[in-house]
Amino acid sequence: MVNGMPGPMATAAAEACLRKNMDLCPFAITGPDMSPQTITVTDPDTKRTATVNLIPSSDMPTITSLLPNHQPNLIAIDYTHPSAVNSNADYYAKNKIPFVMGTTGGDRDALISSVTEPKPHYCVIAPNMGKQIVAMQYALTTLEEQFPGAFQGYNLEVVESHQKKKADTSGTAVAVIGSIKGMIGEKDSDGFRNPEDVVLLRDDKSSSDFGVPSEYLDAGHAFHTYTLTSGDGSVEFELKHNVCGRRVYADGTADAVKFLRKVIGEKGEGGARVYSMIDVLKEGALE
Ligand SMILES: NC(=O)C1=CN([C@@H]2O[C@H](COP(=O)(O)OP(=O)(O)OC[C@H]3O[C@@H](n4cnc5c(N)ncnc54)[C@H](OP(=O)(O)O)[C@@H]3O)[C@@H](O)[C@H]2O)C=CC1
Ligand SMILES: O=C(O)C1=N[C@H](C(=O)O)C[C@H](O)C1
Repeated sequence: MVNGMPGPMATAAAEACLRKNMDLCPFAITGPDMSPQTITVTDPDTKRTATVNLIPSSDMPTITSLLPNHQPNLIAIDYTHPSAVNSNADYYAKNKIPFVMGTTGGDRDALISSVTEPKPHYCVIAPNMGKQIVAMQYALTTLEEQFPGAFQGYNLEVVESHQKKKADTSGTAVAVIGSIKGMIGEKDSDGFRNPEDVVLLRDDKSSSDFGVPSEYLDAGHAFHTYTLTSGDGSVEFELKHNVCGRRVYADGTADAVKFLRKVIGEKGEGGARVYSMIDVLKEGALE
């Protein structure tokens, strides 16, 4: 059940599910102000298609009434809006729907609480589903664990550019900054853990100057640069990950669904917990 269509990321994830031979649930949740509508999703590679009835989030009783015909095999994918993260996660947990949460923002602590208490729920939650970016995040968490404080005294600057419609600060940047702060040895301080410390580029001129190709200004891009400079300015490190389009996340999302299905089949209720994309990567489940 791919929630958030006809939004671009949910649509890309639905196409990836078709590409990877999964069946789409014939109904899904759309934005609260949308009219109910039927859409056709077509994977451009395989040409597989599926028809999905979109039901606005203001009419959850209708969604709930349709669930019994599709459970227990139903898995939800969520690419909606930061304002919907917590209510949607609560809904999935309450209705026993395992889910992949790609939507960023919302109250992330409350999100984790809602899927761990009163009992653990099957889900994959990650601000970035792109295989190579997940691998980079794993490398950074390893550096942070192995060499905490290796960059002590360094200053961090972060600039990210996304399409103008993006509602929040990059969730990926917030996660990566967490690891870098560990390497600086400031993990527990408030400094630079807040999204407001990130420079956001959300206008065409700034994004173009930052290197975003013109065709991806609105069509979806995620450019990030993290610069670490020693206190005396004599040493500088730069970490950069620039993505055009959404396919890399969509493929990772479909792989995460397959991962959940496999773990549920193997472990049953005993395996229920919050998985990260690093768990999915370590299992070799990212194609
Ligand atoms: N984890 C990852 O790898 C990635 C995560 N993302 C994240 O995915 C999210 C979606 O991105 P994107 O598609 O670009 O965003 P958009 O805002 O363009 O699209 C979101 C869609 O969700 C709909 N929506 C809003 N509220 C609800 C709700 N309560 N239930 C169901 N649908 C709802 C919107 O409808 P309406 O317009 O009517 O409000 C819209 O169609 C963002 O948080 C983004 O950061 C993006 C890329 C990769
Ligand atoms: O909204 C986007 O586009 C993206 N959102 C995710 C985030 O906030 O980290 C991942 C990527 O940056 C694209």
